[in-house]
Amino acid sequence: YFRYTDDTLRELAKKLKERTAELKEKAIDPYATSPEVTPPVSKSCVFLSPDRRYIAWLTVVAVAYNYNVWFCPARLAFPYHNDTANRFWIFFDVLSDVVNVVDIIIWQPRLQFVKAGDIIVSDKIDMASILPFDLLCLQFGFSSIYRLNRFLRIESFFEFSDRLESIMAKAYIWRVARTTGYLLYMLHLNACAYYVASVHQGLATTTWVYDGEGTAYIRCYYYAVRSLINIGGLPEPVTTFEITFQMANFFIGVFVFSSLIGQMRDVIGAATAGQTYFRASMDGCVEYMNTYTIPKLCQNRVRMWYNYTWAAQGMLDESELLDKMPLVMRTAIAVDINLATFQKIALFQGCDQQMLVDMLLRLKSIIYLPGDFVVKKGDIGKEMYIIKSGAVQVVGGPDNSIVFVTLKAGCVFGEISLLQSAKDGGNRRTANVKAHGFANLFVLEKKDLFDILVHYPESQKVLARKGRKLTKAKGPAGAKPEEKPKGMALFGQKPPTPKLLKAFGNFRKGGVMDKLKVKPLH
Ligand SMILES: Nc1nc2c(ncn2[C@@H]2O[C@@H]3COP(=O)(O)O[C@H]3[C@H]2O)c(=O)[nH]1
Repeated sequence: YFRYTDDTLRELAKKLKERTAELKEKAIDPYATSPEVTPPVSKSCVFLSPDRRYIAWLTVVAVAYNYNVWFCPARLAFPYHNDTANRFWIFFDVLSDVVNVVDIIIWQPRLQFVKAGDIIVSDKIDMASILPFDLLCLQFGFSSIYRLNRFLRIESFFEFSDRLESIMAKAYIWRVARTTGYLLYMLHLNACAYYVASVHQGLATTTWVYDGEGTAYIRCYYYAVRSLINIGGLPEPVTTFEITFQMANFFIGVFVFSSLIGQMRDVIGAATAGQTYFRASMDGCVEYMNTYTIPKLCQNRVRMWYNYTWAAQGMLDESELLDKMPLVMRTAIAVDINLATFQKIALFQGCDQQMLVDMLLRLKSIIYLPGDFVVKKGDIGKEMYIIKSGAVQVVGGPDNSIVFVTLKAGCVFGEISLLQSAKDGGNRRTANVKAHGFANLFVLEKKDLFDILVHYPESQKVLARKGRKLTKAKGPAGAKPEEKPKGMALFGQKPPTPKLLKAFGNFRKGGVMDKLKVKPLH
């Protein structure tokens, strides 16, 4: 640090000033002078949007790839080449080559153009995979050995697999199928190797080798299955070659095959992880309730909550999942699901759009069972609610049997006590609100609301004004005021009876809530 004297620093500062001025003059952003360098991206890292046409094409490429990887070894090992069959082999070979050439020459460069920004490094391996070594057949006879370079296009298969997974609603189905495919392929290669080994030893020369009876492929595949899965009951290998081969098979069976089977278990385990988690939490909770001998009625409600929540949203806590996502993704999801509903809420009309988005991000989803009290009159209001689905009822009367109003999806409640200041004692709930059937609600905490409002003074004013209005009117706080017939105020669909009016006064004209504050309704 001390190598720089004050003079040097002053000199540097001067130079920097001059340079900035110079760039300003030329209208160049001093931070954008370095040339933009895009790091090379490996093909497997590039994620393109799931264009279904491209995925359809990739399916064709994957079929062509599988044709090569399954049939080339089989044709090499088994005596499948003869004058009649060769015509078909040549036809399918050429067909698969055409697919590959079209993919490499036409599709891949087109993708570079379509997805500007996503660099697809032109792959030398792709080119090597379509080199026509097959022409050597003309000189050395027809054999699939000259097609082994087609195996190099394994990336195309993985790309197909990844993209398919990305568009599937139940990706684990494909994962299980793919892992099963790997298992079958291992067995396939093993069957080929066994046949080659048997031919090398001489068919039917020992008890271990394939005896040439029946369909060669099926017999060899059967051997591979018993050998790799270590089922046992195999004929004893006789010669050193046979013992070595058999031993290698056992090792492959134990290390490779069993890890693939383990992978399959993981895939299935991951697919049912949510269900397992749900069961474990519910069982844990039931055990806890039993330990503390919680009354059966309460236990049943807890169970009902678990079952309903699981059935309704397929998870117990959505926020657990969303928390792991970057903010931009969470915002996109929240906006997509709920912004339209929010924009319709009367209370928020006239508020900043960005404020609504900020609010969406703080919402927590919660489910109430039929008859559950969401808010109790007189409690301190710490959160407000937006109904996602289901309905709630504002109730009163001696046994809460009088329904003042039923609020449905898209309505807001619990905002009155939030929008009043505590100093006038106004932060108390002004009514009882009860879930009518199952109610899925969004909860917005007071603290979160106020944290957000700090950044939106205009919206704060709008809400404060509405809050004052609500407090004055003491009327219903639904999303759409027209939901309540005019003149009926709090008393819902039916006009209030004189008895009720006497009991509660006229809500709209004010006064009654003040009375209620001192003298509880029920
Ligand atoms: N006081 C009152 N509250 C209502 C009415 N309709 C719906 N509500 C809601 O019931 C909520 C009870 O808690 P809050 O006082 O916080 O906010 C209240 C309103 O959002 C009504 O007619 N009167």
